[in-house]
Amino acid sequence: MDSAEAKSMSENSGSVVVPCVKELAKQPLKEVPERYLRTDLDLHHTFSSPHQQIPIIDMSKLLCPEFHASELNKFDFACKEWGFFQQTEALTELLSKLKVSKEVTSRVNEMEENNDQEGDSSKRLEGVHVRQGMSKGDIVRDMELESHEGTVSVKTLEEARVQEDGIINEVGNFLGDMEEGTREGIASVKTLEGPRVEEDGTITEVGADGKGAGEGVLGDILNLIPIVDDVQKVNGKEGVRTEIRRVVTWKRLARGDGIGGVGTVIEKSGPKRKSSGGDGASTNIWQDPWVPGLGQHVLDRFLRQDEEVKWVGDLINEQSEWRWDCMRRLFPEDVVQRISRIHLDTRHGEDCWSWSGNPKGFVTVKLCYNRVMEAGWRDVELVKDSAGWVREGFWKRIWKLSLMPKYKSFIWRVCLDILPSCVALNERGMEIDDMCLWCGRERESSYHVLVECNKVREVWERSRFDFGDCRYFRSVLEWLNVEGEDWAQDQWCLMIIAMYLIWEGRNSCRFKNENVNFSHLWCRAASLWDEVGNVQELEVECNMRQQVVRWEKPAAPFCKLNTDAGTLPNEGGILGGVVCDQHGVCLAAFTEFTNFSNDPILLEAEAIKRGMELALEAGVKDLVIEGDAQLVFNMLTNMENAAMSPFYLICNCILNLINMFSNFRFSWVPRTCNKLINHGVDVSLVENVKKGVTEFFNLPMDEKNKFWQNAEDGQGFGQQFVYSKEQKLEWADIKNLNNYCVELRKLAIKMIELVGEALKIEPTEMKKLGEEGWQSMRMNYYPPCPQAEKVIGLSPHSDICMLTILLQVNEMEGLQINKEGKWVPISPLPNAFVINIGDSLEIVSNGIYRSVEHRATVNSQKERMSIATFYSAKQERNIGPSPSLVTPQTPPLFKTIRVSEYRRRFFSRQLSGKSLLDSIRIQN
Ligand SMILES: O=C(O)CCC(=O)C(=O)O
Ligand SMILES: [Fe+2]
Repeated sequence: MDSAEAKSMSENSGSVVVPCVKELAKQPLKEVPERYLRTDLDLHHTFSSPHQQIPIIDMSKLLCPEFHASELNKFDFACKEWGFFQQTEALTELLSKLKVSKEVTSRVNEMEENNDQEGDSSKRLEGVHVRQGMSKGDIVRDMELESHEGTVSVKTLEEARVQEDGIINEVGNFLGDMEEGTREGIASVKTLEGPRVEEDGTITEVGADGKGAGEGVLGDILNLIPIVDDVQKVNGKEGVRTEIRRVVTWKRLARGDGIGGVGTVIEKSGPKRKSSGGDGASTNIWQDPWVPGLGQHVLDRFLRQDEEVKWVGDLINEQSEWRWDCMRRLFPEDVVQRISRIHLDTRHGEDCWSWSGNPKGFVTVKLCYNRVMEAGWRDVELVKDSAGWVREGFWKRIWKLSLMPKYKSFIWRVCLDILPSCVALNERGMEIDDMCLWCGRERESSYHVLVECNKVREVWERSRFDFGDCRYFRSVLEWLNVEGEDWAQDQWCLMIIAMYLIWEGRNSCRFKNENVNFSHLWCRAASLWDEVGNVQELEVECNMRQQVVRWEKPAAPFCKLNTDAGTLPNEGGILGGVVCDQHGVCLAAFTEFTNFSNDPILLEAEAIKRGMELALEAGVKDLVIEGDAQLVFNMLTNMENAAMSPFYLICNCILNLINMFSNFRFSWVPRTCNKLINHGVDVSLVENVKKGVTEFFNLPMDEKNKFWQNAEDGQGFGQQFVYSKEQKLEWADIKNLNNYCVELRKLAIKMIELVGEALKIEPTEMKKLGEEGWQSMRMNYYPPCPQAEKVIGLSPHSDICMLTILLQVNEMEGLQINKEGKWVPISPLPNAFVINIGDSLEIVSNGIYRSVEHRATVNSQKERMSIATFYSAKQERNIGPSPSLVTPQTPPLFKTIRVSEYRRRFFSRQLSGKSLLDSIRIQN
């Protein structure tokens, strides 16, 4: 009998102690012991809900006056409808408080220390170091990370070239982007084709007509970011200049002539910087801009040019001091003074390049951008007089929206009224018929075609937003300025996407004679916006986990169906699907043309239906469908409320087909997943927390035994809720902790107060309830199980506390919540907590908020871990419906009960859904 089993024979705190599941899982099991098989539960039909349905609350919005009201609404809805939500925010700080082992603590500290070092300018690199073979994007990131005793040198010419081109490309790219809008937006700017490179290597601007560009605004902007053009100086070799490949592009133009402009972007730092202390051996006294504040002009300031003294190193003696005699011979006193301010270090390193545009010497695209913006845009009048007045912060707001740049630049053009609408083209001298194609009654200005036209109004009417009355405005800019003031971020984004689609529709109507489906347009916009959100979430998620998003084989016994559909330009579409087994072997596949519809949503549903039929034909019994067809997934989970339509009919067929499989799952994935492939960053804090938890559960049994549950309070390692030798067991180990986390307590108290605010409960009542509450924690460890589909990690239950703050530690799915009788898996989001409403809050809210019934499933291949922090009301008090919510119309739904008594009852029975709460419900 091993020690775990020996423990199982004794009883403590009412619960029979059971074997450690992790130890069990270590044995080569084909089948798990009978006691773990759960035929009593339906583990086979789950509905994965598209991300956008699962409520996500942003704590920072809740705390920000501007967004508080709208976020509180969402919060209220989530508590009522779901009894649960995920809460996002940059929770790194909180997570770090959840350190579960010394190892984790020291690692976290190590990381924090490193961060501090990066912030410390004295230790920060002065120069720019670029590795060979780096791509443009890398440069900006890596430059800030590499450091070599405070000095980083550019080693070779090749590297130097990568360096400058990299930087210039970044700046140039952004200028290239800017050009598009500018060309139309700023009348006074001539279109610049590119610079002319003269024989001697200097660059002259060239206008589109081949003549000089003159004083165009853009020309001025470009002149503000000159960059030293002479790579010769990097290592002092001659003749390098001719080796530089000259590409006549905007990027080159961005370089300007480089010397003596408003700010020299790259300077040879030589020995001039305090902590860099180069040896001066490769800095040319007469050619390099090495004297602070003088740049290139040191050349004009000598008293005598001494051919013998060429390198700055020649001005430094053996003791690393300036050779004052020599300096005074060459330079006037003020220059000598300037040079004397350069700190010399006895630890000589090589000279390096740094950027004078930034006090710390490094270059980022953002800094270059700001430099350009600062100086260049100040005097530019972007908005034509006629376009109207612009609220402060208006443009910033647009550029800060979390939307793809194409949407932002589109709305920018719309606001400047530079979209080539018929009215605009007429104004520019093109004589065309400018009647609106859709209504035929008004002239087609961009405002008319995007906002005001009767046809387009249908789109706006379908939105769930109040857009105000658009009739009284003259331009989109005016409309956005007046009405947009009250819109939340998602309204802005959705609306811009919708306008973008309208404009696309207008173009295909005008140029390809295609009809626009106005009634679907809003739906398409909403689904694009959801995708933006999903992709962002996923991006963060992948960053956090160094995860590569790719197709995964289904876990046994499932086969996986992936389908897709596309519309054809004129009519009909193409459907396709593949069914693969657990080894990734393709069992069946199809592609077919169909004339059945041209509607992408119908086609997607049809593809799923066809795929399911095919899977049945191929003899598949257990099927998981993976796809991005959000609307289909929504419909399938919400058929009761849906109206009869062709779409409804296909979904109904799909539901019938589901019954023909033994096991069936939907798994929804965002469409743009593949964008994120190979996206990885450093090991994150969550990884460390995970490590700590894993380490604990990986301890040898003898060690874990030291933490075995103690009889008084059930603290420690083991299982709970087991009261008889016959009772079915869960496939999990747990460890209860007395750990206490101040931050989580604060979070819980804040949330309880918010519940009070949303329900309009007397504020002091909730404050008291929160502040006298207490906290406990549980770590759950679910080992992989060879028969994962037949066991349960944690049986269905609701938590008895007020709130549970749950961290899904690793990337494994497993948590499922019961939503109207259907089990919905909750994918872990990085840096997010899952918040469950517990029974106590259901009682206090008199049933307005619902505690969420949830369970945890396990996986056949991988372990899963979670940490739950329960926040409960004080043991010694009674809990019952809040007096503020009990009225003659809304009598109390629950009996009042002592918290300790409710808890005692919870821990002296098996977990079984919400039956404990039901037992104190008042039957009417
Ligand atoms: O592991 C999970 O995701 C759920 C844990 C849980 O519900 C609990 O510990 O009460
Ligand atoms: Fe729970």
